[in-house]
Amino acid sequence: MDSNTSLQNLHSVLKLSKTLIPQKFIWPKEQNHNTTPNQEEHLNEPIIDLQAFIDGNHDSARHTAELVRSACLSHGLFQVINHGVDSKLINSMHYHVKDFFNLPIDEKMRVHRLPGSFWGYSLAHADRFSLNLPWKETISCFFDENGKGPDSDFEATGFFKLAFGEDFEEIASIFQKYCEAMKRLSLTIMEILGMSLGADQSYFKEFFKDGGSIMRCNLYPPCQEPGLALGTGPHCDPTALTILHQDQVGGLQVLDDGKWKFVKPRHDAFVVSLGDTFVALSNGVYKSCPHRALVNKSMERVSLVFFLCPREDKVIVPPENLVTSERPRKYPDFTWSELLQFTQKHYRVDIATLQNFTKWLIAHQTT
Ligand SMILES: C=C1C[C@]23C[C@H]1CC[C@H]2[C@]1(C)CCC[C@@](C)(C(=O)O)[C@H]1[C@@H]3C(=O)O
Ligand SMILES: O=C(O)CCC(=O)C(=O)O
Ligand SMILES: [Fe+2]
Repeated sequence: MDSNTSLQNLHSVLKLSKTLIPQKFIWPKEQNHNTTPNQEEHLNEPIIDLQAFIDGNHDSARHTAELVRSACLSHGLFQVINHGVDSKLINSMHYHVKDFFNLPIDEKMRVHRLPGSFWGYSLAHADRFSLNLPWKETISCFFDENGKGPDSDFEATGFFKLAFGEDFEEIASIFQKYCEAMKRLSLTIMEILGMSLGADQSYFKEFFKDGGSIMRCNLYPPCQEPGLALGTGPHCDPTALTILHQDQVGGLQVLDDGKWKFVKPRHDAFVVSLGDTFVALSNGVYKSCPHRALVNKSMERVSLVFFLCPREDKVIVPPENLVTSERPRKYPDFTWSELLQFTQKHYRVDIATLQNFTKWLIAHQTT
């Protein structure tokens, strides 16, 4: 069977979901995702109203920072409302992303992620992994306001031009606007994180200002065996900050107190979570959020995920107030580029990525 035929088969497995699922989509039992509705637990994360902070109200800003601090000390996730992002823009993103995933497989393959590259369309990551395949299709684009992308084909404009030919302009411009809004929102959240850690309020905002980011859209088709498969396996994002918008279907879970708990979808909210790069930047004060996505039998689910990253060559150094004699540096110096390479060439991202990256870095450091 040539590789195109096997991808077409895989596409039919995901899209038609009539057959029993192939073995490579079955995750180990200990992942324990076979929950029944009455076993479902929800996370009690803070829902943070950003209006007062955006308006510059200082007393409310302190309160906002305290809520953020308590979430980041325990499981690393909160939701934000009154975030200033136009709901029409969010709806358009969902609409156009579904439009893309509804294209025939041959058309999606025009923007297929190439071996060794991070950008493009991916079907269950079947070209990267052979076991524990995620029950999803994804598109990943690069976003950099300064226009210094790694490969211009995989910034929104290039990507959708290849995918949609003449009709690319509308979707490319919506993607661009959405990423700009996400970058603005993430820098606002960086100010709150700075305040919450007692650092200079602009330290983290400045740190990320010139970084590129990853825009990832996930489509989880319905699955005949939702208790055996996973949409996205358990992991902490290796990036710094994640801003996720999920549709009403639900499926995102966080590991809290040893239990997997659902994050309730709210159309008016963004789910914000911390990733490993921010943990290193906070010198281990804050936690990365361990999470995963379940699939279900009858409904397709879409999530829009913006990953904030530092500039690739920037060394991850915590602000001075977070390094003391009682709390010495917890992680060695590294750049985002090194961590990204580790996740693409040496290690499949999971819940222990940062710990294993640190060991790997120390073992490979040349003195
Ligand atoms: C740097 C990244 C690697 C992944 C995409 C971004 C941020 C999160 C990572 C990921 C989503 C975590 C779960 C496993 C993964 C393979 C996936 O299911 O897509 C991860 C991404 C990746 O390596 O492509
Ligand atoms: O789709 C979701 O809810 C989670 C996706 C996710 O964790 C990711 O893309 O990193
Ligand atoms: Fe994630």
